[in-house]
Amino acid sequence: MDNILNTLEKILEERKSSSEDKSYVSSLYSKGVNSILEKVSEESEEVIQAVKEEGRDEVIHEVADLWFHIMVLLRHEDISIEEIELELARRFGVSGHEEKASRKK
Ligand SMILES: N=c1c2ncn([C@@H]3O[C@H](COP(=O)(O)OP(=O)(O)OP(=O)(O)O)[C@@H](O)[C@H]3O)c2ncn1[C@@H]1O[C@H](COP(=O)(O)O)[C@@H](O)[C@H]1O
Repeated sequence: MDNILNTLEKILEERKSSSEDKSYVSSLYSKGVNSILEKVSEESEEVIQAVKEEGRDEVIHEVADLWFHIMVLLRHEDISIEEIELELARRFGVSGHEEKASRKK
């Protein structure tokens, strides 16, 4: 079964070709990459503020907003979640035991 991020990724891809007037994602795509980047920046600020001044629930809420807008940005740029996962996996490989083992050689 797909996880929630993969399901959301599919919906975000579908929104590229949908003409749903009420779709927030479609309207964001049509405004262009600068508007998406503005939302990412805004949501990042809200995460920082939530950690510094608000409670745990608010942090969860704001991080969900940030992840969502990052997902919209990735779809806009035709970058898949899988590509990010592969990059993280690659780092996990080099920064974990393998790196320590290679240093010993
Ligand atoms: N996960 C989300 C999601 N998270 C946040 N948002 C929207 O992101 C917008 C901006 O969030 P803000 O924190 O700025 O909140 P705000 O102050 O109320 O909004 P603004 O006045 O700043 O626009 C809000 O309108 C939220 O509704 C989302 N909109 C959609 N989704 C998912 O995307 C799918 C497609 O959405 P539509 O394209 O709208 O059908 C949906 O099925 C959902 O699963």
